[in-house]
Amino acid sequence: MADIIFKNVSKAFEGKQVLSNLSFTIKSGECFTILGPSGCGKTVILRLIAGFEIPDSGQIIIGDEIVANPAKGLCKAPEERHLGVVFQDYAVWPHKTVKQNVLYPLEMHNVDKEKRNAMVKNAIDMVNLTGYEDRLPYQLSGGQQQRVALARALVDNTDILLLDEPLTNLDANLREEMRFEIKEIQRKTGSTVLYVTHDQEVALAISDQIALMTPDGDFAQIAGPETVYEKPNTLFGFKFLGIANCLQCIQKEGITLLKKGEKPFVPLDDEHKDLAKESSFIAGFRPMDVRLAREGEGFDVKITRCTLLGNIVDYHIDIGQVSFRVEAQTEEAIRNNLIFNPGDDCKAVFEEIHWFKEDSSILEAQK
Ligand SMILES: Nc1ncnc2c1ncn2[C@@H]1O[C@H](COP(=O)(O)OP(=O)(O)OP(=O)(O)O)[C@@H](O)[C@H]1O
Repeated sequence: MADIIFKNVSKAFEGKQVLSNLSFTIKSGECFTILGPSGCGKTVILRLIAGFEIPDSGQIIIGDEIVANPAKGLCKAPEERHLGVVFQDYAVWPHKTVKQNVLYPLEMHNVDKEKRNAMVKNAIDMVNLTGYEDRLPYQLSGGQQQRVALARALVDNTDILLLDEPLTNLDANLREEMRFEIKEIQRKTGSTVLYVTHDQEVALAISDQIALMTPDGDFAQIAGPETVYEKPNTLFGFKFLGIANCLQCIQKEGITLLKKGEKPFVPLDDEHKDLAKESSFIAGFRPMDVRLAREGEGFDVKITRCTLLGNIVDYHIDIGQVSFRVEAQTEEAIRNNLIFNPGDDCKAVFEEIHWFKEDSSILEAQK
């Protein structure tokens, strides 16, 4: 078992800096996900760990071995790092059967012929493909082909699996199923998993730790999934992790107002009172964090659109001159006589607000 340590690593391509002095540690046995927008450098990190790229500076350590240290001219070849790697396009050999595909790394590494059969059987069993050994890839579904790629990555008894968007080419149902399977394989093998994705749902479902990357190749936050979702430390992170309402606010004479129209809004909490000094700041909330009522406490709002989406009702709502979205549970809303129609006036109670400083560069990058 082995920690992976990325220490002050920098990497540029053709003069364009992709990673600058980046550091993080993946603990042995955990599923560590690098989550971020397209082009932020996720795959470059994975390729550096795998040994397909050489860092410009810094060190990469796997277990107790330094595998890359350009200052000393050291860079171990991928096959010396004993890692299993699965890429997005799963790339199983089309002319080889399941068994032959999984056997391939053992042949490459000259593993003892007597041990090979048992290792292949074990890996195929691990990904639930027993009985499919003699099929060719075209006789398998996308999810099954992806499992062949996983078995091939696992067969050499590797402790570490590097997975780069392995579910992207699968349909929504298969993606969901494979998430559980990857988690299950990790539990069974005790492997350390580095998972690279731009899909926040997959990241939240499978990770022990999520490293959320900004578009410019830095980390916004490294924490457990609950923390990254519930306590985002940047506006970028809040927006990246799900549907996000973001209302611009100002503070005037001790009162928090919506910037557009200057209507009073939920007061800034004590923890964020420093934001009052900013010329404007952001109130962020999820559609589920607003409760609608016919009367009583809350702000006066108007329903502008109502869409029934099965178990959820999706509302578009105006508060003064600005709009936001609310999601209500359909059954609960019907039970409590709280289904509204476009044009209805009602009350909105904001149950959880995340306050953020405005960050124009990040807002710009999100457009
Ligand atoms: N071999 C290369 N030569 C030149 N530029 C590269 C090379 N590899 C990566 N880059 C650049 O590095 C940046 C980060 O690429 P990377 O593939 O890591 O992004 P990513 O976060 O994995 O994106 P995606 O989610 O779209 O796969 C991009 O601007 C990319 O064009």
